[in-house]
Amino acid sequence: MMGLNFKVKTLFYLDYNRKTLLKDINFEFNEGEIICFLGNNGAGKSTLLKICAGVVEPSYGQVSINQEKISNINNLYRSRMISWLPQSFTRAENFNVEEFLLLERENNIKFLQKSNNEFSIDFSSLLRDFDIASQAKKEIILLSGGEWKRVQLARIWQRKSKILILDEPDGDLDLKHKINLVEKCREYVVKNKAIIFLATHDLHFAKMIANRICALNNGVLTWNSEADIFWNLNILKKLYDLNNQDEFYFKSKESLSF
Ligand SMILES: Nc1ncnc2c1ncn2[C@@H]1O[C@H](COP(=O)(O)OP(=O)(O)OP(=O)(O)O)[C@@H](O)[C@H]1O
Repeated sequence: MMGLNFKVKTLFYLDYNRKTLLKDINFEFNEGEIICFLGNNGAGKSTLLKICAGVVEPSYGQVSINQEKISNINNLYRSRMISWLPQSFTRAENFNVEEFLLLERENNIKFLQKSNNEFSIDFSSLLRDFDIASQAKKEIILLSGGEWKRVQLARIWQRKSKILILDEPDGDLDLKHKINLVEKCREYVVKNKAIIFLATHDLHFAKMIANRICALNNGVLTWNSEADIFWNLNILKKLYDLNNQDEFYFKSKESLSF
C-alpha cells in the first residue's frame, strides 16, 4: 500500500494587480517527512502554505493529496485531512485555555464527524505535552506570546490530521519549548503516518527539525532537497542575500555554549 503523498504541480499565484507572487512551484512530499520552508521576508512562504492548506485558491496549478486534487475533495474531508496554523491567530475574548481547546474538540466531533473514539486524546496529557497545564483556567487574552502559541499548537495536535501546515510555529517560543516542539513533531509524523511542513526564520530550529529543506526566493522555489544535503552546501549566504554579514552571524553563534 502506498503511503500518504502531497503534491503541488505548476502552481502560480497572482495578486489582484496581476503581480506574480508565486511562480511555477512544483514539489512532492511523502509520509513521515518534516519539511522546512526557508526564505527572506516576503519570499512567498505564507502565501504558499495558505494555498496548500486550501485557504487560498491558486491562480493556476494543482495541489493534490494521494493523487486527488484538493479542489475536488469536499470541504469536510479536507478539513479532517489538513490542519493549518496561521502566522498569527486573533485571540477570542471570554475563553480560558481549557474552554478554547474543548470547543475545538466539540467542533471535531460535531462538524468533522469524528467519533469520540477517533478523537480520544487524553486532555490532561495534551496540556502536559505543550506545558500549558498550569494555565488551563487562564483567559487566553492574558497569555504571553509563547504560551498562546503553545495553546494553538495543542489545538492542532488534538485534531490528529494527516497533514500539518505550520506557519512559523516556533515564533515566540523559547529554546526549551522549541526543542519540545521538535520532539512532538517527530513523534507526530511517525504515530499518525503524517506529513508536517512549516515555515521558519530560525535556522537552528530548521536544522533540528527538518529532514527536507525547501527555499523560496521572490516567489520561486529555488531549493528542495534532503536536509543534510542543504546544510552541507553552505548556501545560506546566497539564500538570504547576505553581504559578508554571515561572518558576524556564525561567529556569534559559535560563541554560545551550554
Ligand atoms: N493577497 C495579497 N495581495 C497582494 N500582495 C500580497 C498578498 N498576499 C501576500 N502578498 C505579498 O506577497 C509577498 C509574499 O508574502 P508572504 O506573506 O507569502 O511572504 P513570507 O515569505 O511568508 O514573508 P515573511 O517571512 O515576512 O512572513 C509579500 O510581498 C506580500 O506583501
